[in-house]
Parts: sequence; C-alpha cells; structure tokens
Amino acid sequence: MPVAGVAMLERAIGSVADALPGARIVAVVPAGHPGLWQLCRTAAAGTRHDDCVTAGLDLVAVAGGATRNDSVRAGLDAVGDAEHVLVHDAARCLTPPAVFAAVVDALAAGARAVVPALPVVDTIKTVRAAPDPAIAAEAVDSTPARSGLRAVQTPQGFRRAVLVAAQRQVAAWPAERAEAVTDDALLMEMLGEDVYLVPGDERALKITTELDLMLAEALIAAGEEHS
Ligand SMILES: C[C@](O)(CO)[C@H](O)COP(=O)(O)O
Repeated sequence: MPVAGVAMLERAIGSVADALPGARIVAVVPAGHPGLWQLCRTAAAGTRHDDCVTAGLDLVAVAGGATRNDSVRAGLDAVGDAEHVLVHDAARCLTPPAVFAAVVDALAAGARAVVPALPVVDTIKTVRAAPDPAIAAEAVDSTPARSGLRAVQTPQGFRRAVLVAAQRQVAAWPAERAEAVTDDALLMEMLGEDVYLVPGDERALKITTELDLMLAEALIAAGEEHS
C-alpha cells in the first residue's frame, strides 16, 4: 500500500533504519508477493526517494506465516544472536525515532519486555451477546476504568531469548488460543513477565482504514513524519 507515493513497507524500513542505524532489519513478507521481495532487495542495496532514504541496509526478507505468531517466529529465526529484538508493524510506518529510542533505552535499563503506549480518549466497553434475541445488537458487559487503560503500539521490544522461548510455547498451542495473541506483549503477560510501558506517539498510528491513510498522508504533507 503506497502512502503518499512510497510503499508502507519501504517507509517502515526507512524509519527503522533512521532510528536504529546499523541494526539488522528482518522484513517478514508474504511468500507470494514478488513486489515486496523486490522492494526488500532494493532497500538492502540502497534506495533514495525525496522523503524516504535507505542506503545499503543490513536487511533480510523472510516469508511470513499464516498467523501473526507464525510470522514473528519466522522473523526471530533470522535475527541472529542479538540480545534484544524489536517487533514492529509496517503499518506503523510513521513511528518517530523517539519511540524506538524509548523502547531501546528501557531494554538497556534491564526491562525484558517494553511497549509504547498512549492513554485512551474514548470510554471503552466490554460486550456480551444480545440478552434479548429480538434486538439484534450486542450489549454492554462492563466498563473498565479509563484511567487504567492504554492503547499499545509498536515497536515492542524484548530480550530476544525470552521472546524466542515464549514463541516456542505458542507454536504448540491450539490455533484458537494462539490467534487470541494479538501482540507479543500479551504473550509476555500470559507467561508472567513484567511488560513496561514507554510513551507512544499518535504518529505511530496503525494505518488500517481509509481515514488513517488520509491522516498519514496529511502528516507527511505537513512534514510531521519521522520528526
Ligand atoms: C501489535 C499491535 O500493533 C498493538 O496494537 C496490534 O495488536 C497489531 O494488530 P494486527 O491485527 O496484527 O494488525
């Protein structure tokens, strides 16, 4: 998906390279998407756009799997023996360097799991099935206190050995249980690890809807990306 004319994945790779110069980047891409593989080869060789520069990166591309966890495992197999690893969504391609730095700093301070987070502005409800079958709508089950809720983003940082061990366990789980793991931090929580929060950034939005895309392109037009 292009964002203001540059592929989202390429922007994400560029932002990681800017934030973490010299870091090994593993791009996990769908096996049957030759365009993305070519994009990774080009990024590894070095590319230049007006607003997105990469220059000969330590970048490898590996094939993703059927689920998020399968893809994370495929990426982990290619990261080498680094002490720490960051798992990032290409869809958060406008994540500013300060967010990467905050995650890396917390890992360096000894945290084993770190995620960027923002307070939520909406009141959030949990839901249950419709109590009256005549009304075709879910019903509210409960309302967690908003002050205790955070929306988490990526990059999510981990001591590599801990994430590898956790992902090995998930590989043995039934599909339904594994699919409920929508981020790696949740995996850490399930395993009793402390997950530390550092400040996220609204520009690290996960570009998912048409409206997100419009917002991302407006941020780029305003020169707000990667600042
Ligand atoms: C990891 C994440 O970005 C945290 O908010 C989110 O859970 C990713 O969800 P996706 O469904 O894999 O895009």
